[in-house]
Amino acid sequence: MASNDDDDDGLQKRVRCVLLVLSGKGGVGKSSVSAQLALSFLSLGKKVGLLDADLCGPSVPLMIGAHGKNVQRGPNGWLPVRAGPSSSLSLMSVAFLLSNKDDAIVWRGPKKTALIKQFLSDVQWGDLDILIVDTPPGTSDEHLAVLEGLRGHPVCSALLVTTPQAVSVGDVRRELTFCRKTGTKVLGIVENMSGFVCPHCAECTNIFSQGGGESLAKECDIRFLGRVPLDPSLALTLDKDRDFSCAATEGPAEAALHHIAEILLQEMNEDAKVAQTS
Ligand SMILES: Nc1ncnc2c1ncn2[C@@H]1O[C@H](COP(=O)(O)OP(=O)(O)OP(=O)(O)O)[C@@H](O)[C@H]1O
Ligand code: SF4
Repeated sequence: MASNDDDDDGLQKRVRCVLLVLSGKGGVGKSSVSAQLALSFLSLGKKVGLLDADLCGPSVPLMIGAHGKNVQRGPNGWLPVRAGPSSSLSLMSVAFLLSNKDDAIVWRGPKKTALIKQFLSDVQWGDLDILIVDTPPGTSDEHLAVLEGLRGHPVCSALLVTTPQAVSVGDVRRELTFCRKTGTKVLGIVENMSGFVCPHCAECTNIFSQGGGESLAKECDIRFLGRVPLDPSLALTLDKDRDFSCAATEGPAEAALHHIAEILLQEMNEDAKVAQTS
């Protein structure tokens, strides 16, 4: 495999901050949060990359309107697929390597590990302010491969996503232990699908218990970044191949995630400044 002309430390030098998106359980909206945060960072004027490291369930391309695209090879490695508004997002996913997009990935750990490392070493990410990595649920070989591929990156932090009903101290503690053992800073926890926003009157009804994410954050001594409501307009937008050519109104879930993106950006900027001076 051709190596990247950015040298082995290309990512360390050319990507200012890395944000890992983690969750203890599947289906809590980790990919949705990753995709929406990427779009919010872009709208805040940042250069953004998004790596879909969920090899067995690559859902990000559909959410970003890049379903069916194939990756191109440049002289020095893979070129990320350009997606999102004005093709401003650099995106990489195993889905872009499959000839049949419905193929199932049934690979053992070493093959998955090798591909993840390749995504970090052989993709020409270029200069980025933020690389978001959407990881599979739990803590697996893929997570270790991501961290090995990013080893020594000065600003690599994580965000935990949970839902009110999936809130389990055990799950989140496992994620936190993983982050602590690997020296990954945790920026905070997001409670997704927190209350249902009525599409008729915009009233928010708490279907499940509320506040679990916040009390969990307190208990685990991490920052609570906010609640994102269960918003049918977001689900409709994410679950079809998204079209950025028509103007869309921002729903309540998108607005909540945009606010979270602003907080994260501030945190990562501060960490990047500290890393520069140390
Ligand atoms: N705030 C929300 N409001 C409405 N629908 C949402 C919201 N967040 C996520 N969804 C929907 O929930 C479903 C699961 O979301 P998503 O694929 O992001 O979860 P995930 O945690 O990445 O799952 P997995 O880890 O199993 O791949 C999707 O259909 C998505 O559109
Ligand atoms: S919240 Fe109000 S408008 Fe919405 S479905 Fe319920 S009763 Fe109807």
